[in-house]
Amino acid sequence: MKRFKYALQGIRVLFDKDHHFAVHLLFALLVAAAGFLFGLNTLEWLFIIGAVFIVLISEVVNTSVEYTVDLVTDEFHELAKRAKDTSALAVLLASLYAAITGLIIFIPKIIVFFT
Ligand SMILES: Nc1ncnc2c1ncn2[C@@H]1O[C@H](COP(=O)(O)OP(=O)(O)OP(=O)(O)O)[C@@H](O)[C@H]1O
Repeated sequence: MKRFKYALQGIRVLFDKDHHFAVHLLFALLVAAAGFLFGLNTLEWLFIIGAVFIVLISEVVNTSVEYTVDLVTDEFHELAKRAKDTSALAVLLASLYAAITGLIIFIPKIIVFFT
């Protein structure tokens, strides 16, 4: 129960301090709406849900790394830069995976829809 409470506090931090998380959530809702519109099958839903969660989790971890680095130093430090840049790369890779997954699933459906 304690962990659950702390996790909920983490959600509040993400909404208050990290606008990227809200943007990712908004995109997830849009993709879910598109999923219902195009009638995705079970396997397609599993890939979409997986992609959404990978992006959200990477954003949470990235934010956590940023807070940790900022706790350690507020001065320019090469190691702080490496930590933040590699952590940002995790979000970029997750987003790339999500984009590729979305394109593979939705593009054929969009083509069928408009032809
Ligand atoms: N203490 C530091 N030392 C060296 N470089 C830093 C330091 N803090 C930030 N940077 C550099 O600035 C970039 C942006 O850092 P920042 O903390 O603003 O994160 P961000 O990617 O803008 O995330 P957000 O917008 O969520 O705050 C980092 O990726 C890193 O390259």
